[in-house]
Amino acid sequence: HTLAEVPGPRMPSWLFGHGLQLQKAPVGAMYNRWAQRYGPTYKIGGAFGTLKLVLGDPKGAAHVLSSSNFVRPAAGRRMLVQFFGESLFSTEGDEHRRQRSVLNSAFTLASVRDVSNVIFDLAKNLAITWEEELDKSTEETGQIIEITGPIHRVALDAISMTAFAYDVGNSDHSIPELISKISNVPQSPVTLLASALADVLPVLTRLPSPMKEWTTMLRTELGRIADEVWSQAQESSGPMFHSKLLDSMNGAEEIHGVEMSRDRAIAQIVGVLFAGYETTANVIGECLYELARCPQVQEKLRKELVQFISKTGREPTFDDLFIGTQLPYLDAVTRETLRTKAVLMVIAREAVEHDKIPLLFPTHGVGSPYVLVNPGQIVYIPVRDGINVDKTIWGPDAGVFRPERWLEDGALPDTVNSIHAPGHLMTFGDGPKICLGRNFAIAEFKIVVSTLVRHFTFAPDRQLYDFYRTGGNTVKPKVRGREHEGVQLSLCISKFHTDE
Ligand code: HEM
Repeated sequence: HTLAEVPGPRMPSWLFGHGLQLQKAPVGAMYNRWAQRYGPTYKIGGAFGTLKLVLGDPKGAAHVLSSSNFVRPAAGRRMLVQFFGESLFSTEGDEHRRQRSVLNSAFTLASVRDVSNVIFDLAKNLAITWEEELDKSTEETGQIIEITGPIHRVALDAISMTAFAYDVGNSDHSIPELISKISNVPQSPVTLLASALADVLPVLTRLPSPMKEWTTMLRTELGRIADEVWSQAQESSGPMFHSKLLDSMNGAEEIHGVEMSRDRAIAQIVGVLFAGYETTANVIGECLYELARCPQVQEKLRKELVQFISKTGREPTFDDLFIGTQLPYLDAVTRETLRTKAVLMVIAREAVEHDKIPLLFPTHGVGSPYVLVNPGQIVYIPVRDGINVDKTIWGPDAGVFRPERWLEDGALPDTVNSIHAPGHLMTFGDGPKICLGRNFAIAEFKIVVSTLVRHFTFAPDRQLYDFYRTGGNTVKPKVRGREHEGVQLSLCISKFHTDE
């Protein structure tokens, strides 16, 4: 019941394993197909003949994510240090716990509620901008608008203004250009080869390459914003100072006993900026795309929102959106989007010591209820094309975007309870490293989606889109046949009038 007895696809290459295929394939083309063939637990090839355990088993995943015997892989941590510097993402054990406690107070539900007015304003401003654009248009059936740029912008403003009390819009950074540079991670053949081998030969990530330039750019540009944020925080102490996160980082040494040097603080800010805007922006973009393709879901959602406003005579507040049961369909659309459009393909871990990972579904072949792993074994927990959409867990329509499954009695099979993560969604991970910003992400998602769906109708444009795992491991859209143009997603948008 060691890895040798676990089934898996044939190795395409000793040198690259499945690394190249995984980087090039669009979403929906690899992990889910492998799972159908080999079951949820199988092995694939890493670089230089190494093996990776893919653990799409919910019990096994809960074991790995809750255990201190599994850490973020050393190669990934080195890359993250290159990205952000030494931050929450690259620490483990007690140091991770201490650093997390410093940042945590800014991301509780109460803290997110306190700053939510900023996100409401940003969503309204985006709606006004699009309305003005549509007023100028001569098209009667709506106008094609590229949505990734504006939504990334809202998300970057939301995290920087709320978490750091910092308005990027009023700084002298060229934000649209920066956003496009960050989204478009280089995909040259050299970069693909280097990334496929980086686990075993990390030095490759330090050699001059388009990827190296990209990471340096990321650190420099986001680092510059972070630097300004931290400098302002040092100057503006006292009652005028509103960022809980910076307050907490400023007091880290006295309150939490965590050393927070300037470099460390800047690394945390860069990390939160990066983790906090791209992820949420992509999931909002994918939701609008799905609503455009499912007009009946879109209409049902809009009807719920419009009826709420006519019944109460007011727009939904944070509590209506986030806590109450006032808008159940919005909640179902949110859960279904987070389930089917998770922006992370996999969560990776590395075993420190020997371990016996228990399984809910015995391995195909020998039928073992557990897998033994050696120290150093890399484990991938597949999220987007794995646990979140596995038919043995969610039923035969697992891959279908159907928000009703969250509302109908008995629509969720009992096996769903075997996913330990909150809400049975692996989208934000689980255990001590579960996403720090999940309350924030869900709030932003609901505020932006509910505002836009109330003001506009969305229809597909005529392009075919594929979604790729690119940069920071997140999933992003490209037009089929025009992949070289980079990340983009256009929808045909028209104004919605309440009397329609
Ligand atoms: C839909 C949006 C988001 C998704 C899907 C997402 C997903 C995740 C996942 C899966 C992890 C765990 C990684 C692991 O276990 O190795 C994580 C960690 C993290 N996320 Fe998010 N995230 C989102 C939004 C955000 C936001 C808005 C913020 C900040 C405001 C944020 C900050 C973080 C941080 C700091 C960590 C590291 C936690 C730690 O190491 O303790 N994320 N995220």
